[in-house]
Amino acid sequence: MMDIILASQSPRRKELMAMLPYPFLIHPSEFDESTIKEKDPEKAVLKIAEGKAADVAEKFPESVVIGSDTIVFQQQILGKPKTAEEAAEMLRSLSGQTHTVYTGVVLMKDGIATSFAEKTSVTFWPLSEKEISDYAATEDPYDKAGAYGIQSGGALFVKEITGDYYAVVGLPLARLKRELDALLS
Ligand SMILES: Cc1cn([C@H]2C[C@H](O)[C@@H](COP(=O)(O)OP(=O)(O)OP(=O)(O)O)O2)c(=O)[nH]c1=O
Repeated sequence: MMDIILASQSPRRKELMAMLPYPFLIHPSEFDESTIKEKDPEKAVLKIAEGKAADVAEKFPESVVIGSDTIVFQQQILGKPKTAEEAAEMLRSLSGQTHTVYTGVVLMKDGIATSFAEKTSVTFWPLSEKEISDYAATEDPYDKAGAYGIQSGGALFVKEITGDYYAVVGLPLARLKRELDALLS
């Protein structure tokens, strides 16, 4: 069988990927996300996922390469916060509201890209200023789009979710399995 390569440095994507019935290797991409200026969230995650996958596929043309990207959209694209102020500002904008998490996945095989994006709606309870500043003072928000981890501290903010939980964490697992099944059959 062809090697499957996950083009990601994310420990969470590695953990999720391990739930699929396929052995895989990891080669993080060196793609620079800031080169993508796209404002439409769905197009943005797909372009970035493709950039990540294509970068690694160039080095491993005989493999199936998986690139992925997750962003949070609440009136505007929320990426990863750099400071406690930025994290708190993002969390304030999500408080008591429903936002959309977009995860794009691109599978590259023999130079051909198979792409899909999953949209998940997440509703937060209203957050107190203390909840926000306490959470912004932890390490949790800083490597995560939208400044929260639904699988960690952010679990305490979520009132409702519609869509694939695993897409919010970083990989739409059930859909990815189906796409891989089709590509490898
Ligand atoms: C909203 C949300 C995001 N995230 C994470 C998923 C992604 O890892 C991260 C968004 O950044 P990404 O740029 O999608 O990914 P990454 O830089 O972590 O890894 P790589 O590009 O090498 O694959 O935010 C959570 O872990 N939990 C959440 O609830």
